[in-house]
Amino acid sequence: MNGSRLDDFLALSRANPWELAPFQESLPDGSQVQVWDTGVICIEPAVPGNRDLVLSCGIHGNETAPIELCERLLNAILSGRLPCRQRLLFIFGNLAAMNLGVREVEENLNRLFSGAHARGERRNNERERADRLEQYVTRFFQARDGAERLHYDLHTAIRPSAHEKFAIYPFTHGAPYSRRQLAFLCSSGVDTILLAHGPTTTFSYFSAQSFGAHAFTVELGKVMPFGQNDARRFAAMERNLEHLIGEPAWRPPVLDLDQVRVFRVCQEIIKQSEQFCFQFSDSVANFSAFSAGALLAEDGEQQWHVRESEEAVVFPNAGVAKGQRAALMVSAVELTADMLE
Ligand SMILES: O=C(O)CCC(=O)N[C@@H](CCC(=O)O)C(=O)O
Ligand SMILES: [Zn+2]
Repeated sequence: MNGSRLDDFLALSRANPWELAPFQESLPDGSQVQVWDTGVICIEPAVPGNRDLVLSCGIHGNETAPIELCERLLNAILSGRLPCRQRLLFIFGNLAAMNLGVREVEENLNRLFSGAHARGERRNNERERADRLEQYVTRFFQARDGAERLHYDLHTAIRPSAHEKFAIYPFTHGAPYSRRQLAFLCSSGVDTILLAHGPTTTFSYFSAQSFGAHAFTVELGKVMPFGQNDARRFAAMERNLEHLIGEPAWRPPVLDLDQVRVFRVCQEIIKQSEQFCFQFSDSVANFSAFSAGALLAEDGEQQWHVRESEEAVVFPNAGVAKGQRAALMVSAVELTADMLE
């Protein structure tokens, strides 16, 4: 698309971090490429397959590997190297934070969905962005009924992890877990699944809860600056996304339950005050295990201990805002056939 405004959509978006007027172009195969806003681009094939796919990245601005991955996929589609056979919405989430190389500018975008952006008096650009992203996802999924709705919200984690790639399966309100989605994740190199224990204000929960989408927060590795990610570490996910986008009849290999490691959230540690501190070192990796009774964190009078025989810590971060999740404690569970559909 030489000479088009789509030649470098990410650069165009980063140059207009909070707003970009919509425009539209066509691809030689008849697909319509619609820019809905900065970082938001929808591709509608002339004859779409039966999947409506949202791929989001950069909801946290410094999580660059997923941004680079989505940019490669988008460019492959725009250049004609990858045929787009499904309706597809790419979202590059927090462009201002990307420009600054930080997770968030004023507030964590991934705590502002499912209407949280409108709660309380506070107003800022991230709240406005969450509001608009909800509207775009709504527009995308509500454009038709009957298609399989998918949303992979791609992230990388602040800390190293004992299990490098893992996905958070948003709370399903008791509905069974999707065997095919677990197969997709597992064959994409994401072999560890964390089952959420309740509703949240994350992007993936929004799509799952509001539209019945198969939606996941997918952690693909550790946060690195732009240009320092090793694309080979994400090759399995990239290849499977190419299959999903380009081959309407493609299905992931059948799931072998023995290949999946599953945890459930057993405690959520919420920071109450600036006195909050963990009782373990800053270098502790995600999924590090602690034994029953171990003291995990303190906040003034309040203490958190391991309650089960063994619990592992995920996303410990004492630097979050007051009232926010400072860590999840998880314990291993066995996924049995009756929990799956
Ligand atoms: O490494 C960390 O501490 C955070 C990585 C990250 O951004 N994780 C997501 C998980 C969202 C979910 O629970 O579905 C987040 O904290 O927003
Ligand atoms: Zn993130």
